[in-house]
Amino acid sequence: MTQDELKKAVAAAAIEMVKPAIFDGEIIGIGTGSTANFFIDLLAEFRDDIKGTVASSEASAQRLRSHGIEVIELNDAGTLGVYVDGADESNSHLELIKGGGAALTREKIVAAASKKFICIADESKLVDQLGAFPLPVEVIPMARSYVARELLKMGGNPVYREGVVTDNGNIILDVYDFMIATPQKTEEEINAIVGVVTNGLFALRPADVLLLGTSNGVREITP
Ligand SMILES: O=C(CO)[C@H](O)[C@H](O)COP(=O)(O)O
Repeated sequence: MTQDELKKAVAAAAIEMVKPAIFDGEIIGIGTGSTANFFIDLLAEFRDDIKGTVASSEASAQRLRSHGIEVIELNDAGTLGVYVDGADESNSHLELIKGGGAALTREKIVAAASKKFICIADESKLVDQLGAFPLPVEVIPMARSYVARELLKMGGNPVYREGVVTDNGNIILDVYDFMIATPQKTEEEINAIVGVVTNGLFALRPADVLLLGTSNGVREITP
């Protein structure tokens, strides 16, 4: 199977998992990226049944609306029933690296506001240790050089993601050469640097279930 076929298979499995929430009238949180896009496209079948969605990026909001699916503001939504999103890496505890699409801050907010976080990914994303994928850090623009120096002191190699401005008007530093042995501690330490909005580690609020697309079918992994 191709990587796209694996992504589509996990998106279909996630649809089955969120159906009860849809028919219970819960608001559904929607992630960002190519795997989330497959999920959005399949969700279109339920456009008349869904009470509302909250999107983690402008791109996902646009795609949802293009299918006629209602998008509402998180501030008007209360607690969400379920959040479905992809990841750049996951370990077996379902601690994640996210933010390859620069949407990490809104993704983290929507995940935090959701009762259940279903992560959907192809098998290439499951790793023993997080960090081969460069860790995205969203930074207030004027703090870019200061935050980069602090990340260097922590042992990483931060690289400015040229030409990218987040939906919140900030920039991204991608931290290379940074294998992460203690994800919760690292998440807290980076977030404590003044000027950092948030980093792409989802360890303090990991996923609740990982639907992993493999050539032998979709595996459901819980921590
Ligand atoms: O965190 C993300 C966007 O900020 C995505 O979930 C992550 O980059 C995975 O993307 P894809 O499904 O395209 O592999």
